[in-house]
Amino acid sequence: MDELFFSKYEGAGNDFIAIDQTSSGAALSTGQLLRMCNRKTGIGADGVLELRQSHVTGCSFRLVYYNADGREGSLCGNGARCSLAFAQNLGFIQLDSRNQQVTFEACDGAHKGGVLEDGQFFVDMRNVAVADITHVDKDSYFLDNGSPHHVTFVRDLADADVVHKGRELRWGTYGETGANINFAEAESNSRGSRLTVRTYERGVEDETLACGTGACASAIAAHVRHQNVLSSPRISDEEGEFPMMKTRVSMKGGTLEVQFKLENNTYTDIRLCGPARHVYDGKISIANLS
Ligand SMILES: N[C@H](CCC[C@H](N)C(=O)O)C(=O)O
Repeated sequence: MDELFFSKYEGAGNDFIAIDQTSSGAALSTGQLLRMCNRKTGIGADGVLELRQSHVTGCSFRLVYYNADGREGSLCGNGARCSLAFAQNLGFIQLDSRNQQVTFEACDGAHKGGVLEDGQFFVDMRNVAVADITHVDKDSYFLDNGSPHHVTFVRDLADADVVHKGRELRWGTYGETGANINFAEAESNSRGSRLTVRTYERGVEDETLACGTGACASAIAAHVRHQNVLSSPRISDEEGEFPMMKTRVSMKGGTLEVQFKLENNTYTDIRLCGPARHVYDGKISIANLS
């Protein structure tokens, strides 16, 4: 294989190289993936989305995600949303008014995802038990929603030194395994609250313009913090009805929406919605990557 066809996608500024592995048969090395993601000598991206055939019954495709360092990453929320747009363009799935969602496979199991009436793509996340959320310090929380996320609440987010502080926490607190480090600022007014979040991504080892699982983790951490969830458990009463929460998360590259419920001390029905855009198609010479 000398040449590799790829597509470029972005979701709120989180950008990806998408490869149809079913037709290319590509088995790219860590070095080749890293060089493809380099913004000066390659194509440039935060990560690579590889679409493969799934062997799980009911799953339309399998998404394998690599970070910009060329290593396989954990769940990428924006990448998952973009993989749906890619799968739709390839004809792997048909999302239309009759069929608005599909099931696909990612590193943490099967996920539902689809397209909304306004053209935004959504992906559903696995549940997060309150008992699995750690209160790291006064202003910080840790949770794993398919990817490991540290969320620190700050004031004056615009002035935060996300790269240096993020790198320090990622390596200093979380070591070799690491975590994604989110800095969040909550703004409340009479119409509700919204979050602004900036994320240092593990595997990119830099701030990215948006992070989907980071937006979900931050929305949940904000709820935990403002509703005192860790000290006052929520158990269903006879009625058993829990409201659906919606949080708008502004990131540098765009706005994402996170929906969830808190039901019997578990965050359920977590849905990440936002734009997923096809930017261009291209062909890269593999020989020059090695
Ligand atoms: N940008 C991604 C997060 C990727 C997680 C990755 N950085 C890792 O820790 O392996 C998202 O939209 O959720």
